[in-house]
Amino acid sequence: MDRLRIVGGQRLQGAVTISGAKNAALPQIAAALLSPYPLELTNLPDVTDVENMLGVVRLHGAEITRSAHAAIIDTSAAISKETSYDTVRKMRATVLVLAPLLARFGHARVSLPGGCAIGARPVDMHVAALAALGARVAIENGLIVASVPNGLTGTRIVLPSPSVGATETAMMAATTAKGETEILNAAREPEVADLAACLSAMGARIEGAGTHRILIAGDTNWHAASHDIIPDRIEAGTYAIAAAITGGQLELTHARLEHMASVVQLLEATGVSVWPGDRGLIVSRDRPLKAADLTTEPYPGFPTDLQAQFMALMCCAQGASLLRETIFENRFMHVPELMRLGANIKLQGTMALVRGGEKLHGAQVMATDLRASVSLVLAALVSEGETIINRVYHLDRGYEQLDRKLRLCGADIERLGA
Ligand SMILES: CC(=O)N[C@H]1[C@@H](OP(=O)(O)OP(=O)(O)OC[C@H]2O[C@@H](n3ccc(=O)[nH]c3=O)[C@H](O)[C@@H]2O)O[C@H](CO)[C@@H](O)[C@@H]1O
Ligand SMILES: C=C(OP(=O)(O)O)C(=O)O
Repeated sequence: MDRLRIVGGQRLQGAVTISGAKNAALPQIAAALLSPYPLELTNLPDVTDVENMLGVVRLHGAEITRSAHAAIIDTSAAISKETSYDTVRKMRATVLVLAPLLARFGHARVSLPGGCAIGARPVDMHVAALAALGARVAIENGLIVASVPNGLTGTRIVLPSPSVGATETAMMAATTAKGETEILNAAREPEVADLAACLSAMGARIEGAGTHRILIAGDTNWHAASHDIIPDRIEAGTYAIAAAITGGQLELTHARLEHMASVVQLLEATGVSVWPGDRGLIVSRDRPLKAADLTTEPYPGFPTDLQAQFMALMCCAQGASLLRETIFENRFMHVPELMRLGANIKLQGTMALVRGGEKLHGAQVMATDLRASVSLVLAALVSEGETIINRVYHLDRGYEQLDRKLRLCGADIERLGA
């Protein structure tokens, strides 16, 4: 199993190309199953989650023509078959094939994703949304079994909370329903709006994506389509923090300020400068870091997917900061690992109190999930001496060529074989 070796102390300088958004790509690959016509996706990030999701649609009969950062997905010969636990276990987002399979074929069987590292992550809102559209949905022997012999019917769906995945499930299913569907309390994440843009390119008629109220016309006339995936705001935020933590300056090519307002606002509160450049965003720090508090929230609030990275940053700030995680109940697994590097953090329930300013020093640490792992990379960049990060496959799920991108900006980082 690959490991990363990082020797801290280099200020990062240069440009980083931000890849396409993993969390936008995954539902769009699933959405290809809705229509019998080919869907071309461009700006597709080269990460293992994307490969796994392409594998899932291939399992359902899709033909995929792959080129660098693009894929044409032809599902004209697709079938609905069971999506096994073995497939879902690798990546929870595979549950996103449930709605397209049900909508296109009238039946679907997808293994229940298990509780994972960052929380229990139930799928009750996905199930309720499909039931509201007229599907019979049951949980049988660890499978979500859904059927709707006479097709889905448009309706009003009120989500109990703005779940990203449940909004995407409801939106995809509603495109094939008879009549209009209204989703209230919808998630407003840019990835939801990008799925709507992709579905619209495929022929769907959707209004309001990116707001709390989405209207989907139903009865879509599908056609062949091409869609360019938005840049990854979480990858961009991660490199912004890399510039900040090392006291360097990075140009984040393709990063979009309009997707990152809460992140930029918080970084500025810590003394980091962020400004738009010709090709994206420029992030720089030449002053001591100030402590700042953070609460994770649904978009446009501060994303949970950047909480671990921000915690690494606060380990290097002057003063104490309070970080509150409100989205996932178990998203502090990076804390004991950051403490192995010398961080001073106290955990109480959903709060972490970080007392910054302790000198960090290299150690052996364990990656536990995608964002926890990258927070260890960030801390290692400023730790004295050598840090070895084990279980790097977590990083490969969502960061394209992380070690290479960092090395090109001056980091002392190498990938070690097993
Ligand atoms: C592939 C993808 O896009 N993943 C992102 C997506 O995950 P995902 O779509 O799984 O996240 P959700 O927005 O659905 O989850 C938010 C909260 O709702 C809960 N919940 C969700 C569905 C449900 O049926 N019942 C329920 O209780 C979850 O356990 C969690 O506590 O949004 C999260 C929140 O921004 C991000 O951290 C993930 O990176
Ligand atoms: C939690 C994440 O992904 P997923 O929802 O696919 O587990 C993430 O991208 O940080």
